[in-house]
Amino acid sequence: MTGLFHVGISGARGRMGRALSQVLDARADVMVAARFDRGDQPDLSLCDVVIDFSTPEASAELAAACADRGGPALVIGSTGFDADQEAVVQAAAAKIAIVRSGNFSLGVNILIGLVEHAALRLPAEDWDIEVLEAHHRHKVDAPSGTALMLGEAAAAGRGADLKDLRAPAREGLAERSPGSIGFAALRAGGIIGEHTVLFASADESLTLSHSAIDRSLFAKGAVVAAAWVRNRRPGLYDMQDVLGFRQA
Ligand SMILES: NC(=O)C1=CN([C@@H]2O[C@H](COP(=O)(O)OP(=O)(O)OC[C@H]3O[C@@H](n4cnc5c(N)ncnc54)[C@H](OP(=O)(O)O)[C@@H]3O)[C@@H](O)[C@H]2O)C=CC1
Ligand SMILES: O=C(O)C1=N[C@H](C(=O)O)C[C@H](O)C1
Repeated sequence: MTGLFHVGISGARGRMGRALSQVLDARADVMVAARFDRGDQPDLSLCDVVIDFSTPEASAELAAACADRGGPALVIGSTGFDADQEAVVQAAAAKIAIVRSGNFSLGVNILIGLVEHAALRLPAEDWDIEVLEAHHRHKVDAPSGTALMLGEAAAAGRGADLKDLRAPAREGLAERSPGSIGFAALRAGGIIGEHTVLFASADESLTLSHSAIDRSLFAKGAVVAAAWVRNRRPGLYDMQDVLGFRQA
């Protein structure tokens, strides 16, 4: 679908909200209809889509509010959801269209497919899998949303759910549990987002990595998702759907 559409920005004063404003202001086909932050009462009726990079708590509240009034559609980029917040978003998606992704970059969404393929091909009895990520000093959730998506892809390649393979955070004396998927998170300086999936056997290792160079990358991907999701049928979609990587 083409033509002008109206976007609301949730988390507008944050790092991603500001990056998103810059990307949207440069586009002739999108009008920013609302910008809101903690404590604001947004007029959702002005928006065709709201793009939200805030907190999981705020995103769940927003999803419920949009669902109650039957719109607008949502693009959710916040990460670090707990099970209750996940359930609220799932329930909202029965009434409105929502794209939710821990990473809107094309490269990461291709990496997800590569990781699943490698995990399928590399026998679990020989090959360990570890997910490493590094982010800026202000990031509060760990592992990152992207690291979890990569872990899910690795688990899917092994025909399992991540919850059954995820190793607990390591500390103290304990050998690696066979077949588990481990996570390591670094927080330092202004790092935008680094993700590596390490596959290692006793004889060799394979690393698949992605580096984000500019935060606007995520904003641009979220706008692609916004253009895709407006006027979609209710449902919970992700970037694999937006990019056409998942066939119905
Ligand atoms: N999916 C992706 O591709 C990406 C996801 N992210 C995720 O996006 C989220 C935001 O990241 P970032 O911009 O760096 O974080 P920031 O902390 O810089 O920004 C978050 C913003 O959300 C605001 N906020 C808090 N509560 C509400 C509310 N109820 N309604 C509206 N806004 C609210 C905050 O306001 P206040 O400061 O007043 O609390 C702040 O302005 C994080 O979860 C991060 O992991 C980040 C980059 C890419
Ligand atoms: O908080 C961030 O900055 C980022 N968060 C996302 C995540 O949790 O994976 C995406 C990106 O890596 C930047």
